[in-house]
Amino acid sequence: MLETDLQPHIRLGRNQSANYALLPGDPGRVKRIAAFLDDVEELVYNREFCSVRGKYKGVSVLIVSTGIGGPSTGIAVEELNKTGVKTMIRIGSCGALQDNMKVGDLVIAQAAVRDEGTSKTYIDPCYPAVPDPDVMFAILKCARELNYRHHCGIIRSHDSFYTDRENEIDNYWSERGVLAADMETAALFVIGRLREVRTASILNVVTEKTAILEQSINDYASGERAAAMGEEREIKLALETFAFLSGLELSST
Ligand SMILES: O=P(O)(O)O[C@H]1O[C@H](CO)[C@@H](O)[C@H]1O
Ligand SMILES: O=c1cc[nH]c(=O)[nH]1
Repeated sequence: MLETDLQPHIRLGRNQSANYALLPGDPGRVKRIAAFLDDVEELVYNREFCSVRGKYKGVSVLIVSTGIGGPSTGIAVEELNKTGVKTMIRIGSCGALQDNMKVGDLVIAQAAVRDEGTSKTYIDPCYPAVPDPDVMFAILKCARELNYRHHCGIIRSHDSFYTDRENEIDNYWSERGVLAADMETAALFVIGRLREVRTASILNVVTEKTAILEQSINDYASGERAAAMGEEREIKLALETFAFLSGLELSST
């Protein structure tokens, strides 16, 4: 491979790519996802972008961590698109904004409130942050078949964690029916749409609405059971979705 084929941040070229990619935020999640795959190849670990490739039910899948927030997610989406990835599903964690949501529940994002900066550098804030409908409906179908507890609706992507207004902001969006908060989905959806990449986002609830945020995220990082189960479920759900979509594509050719 020519050096110039390499993308500057993810450090991958076309010959290391795949049609489908899973995008966790945390590089530490990459190995845990790889445990679900066959023929695993460890590719590169540069900055926050840790990448592995493997096969799920015969379908080649790339896993690349995006790091925290919109800027590094935008870089990952742009560079992965240049290597030839055409479908990307985020496998993230989130904070619940509704009382009926428990740690380990899954959230399938139907749209994202663009309360972050990255997507605004691309296009007017009126432009919607939405997933690809075929990928989102495939995720919903697989979630029902797997009998995983899940919620589908609007989420909010944000840029801050520790401002003095976090509770007030969360309450504002909660009262308007927003399900959960993360930091990457809006950038993924907007940039994906603009670049004609199919995207979707599955989030694992790691903190309940009334919980203490720092404590819950510490519990998740320490491997707390319900949050770890939610993570395993979101991985399995995304991989089953890729297998389903790949089957559809093969049958239509
Ligand atoms: O677990 P990941 O995928 O990183 O997602 C969530 O966790 C981080 C904050 O703890 C943010 O990146 C947020 O979006
Ligand atoms: O409350 C939370 C928890 C995880 N990730 C977020 O972005 N917010």
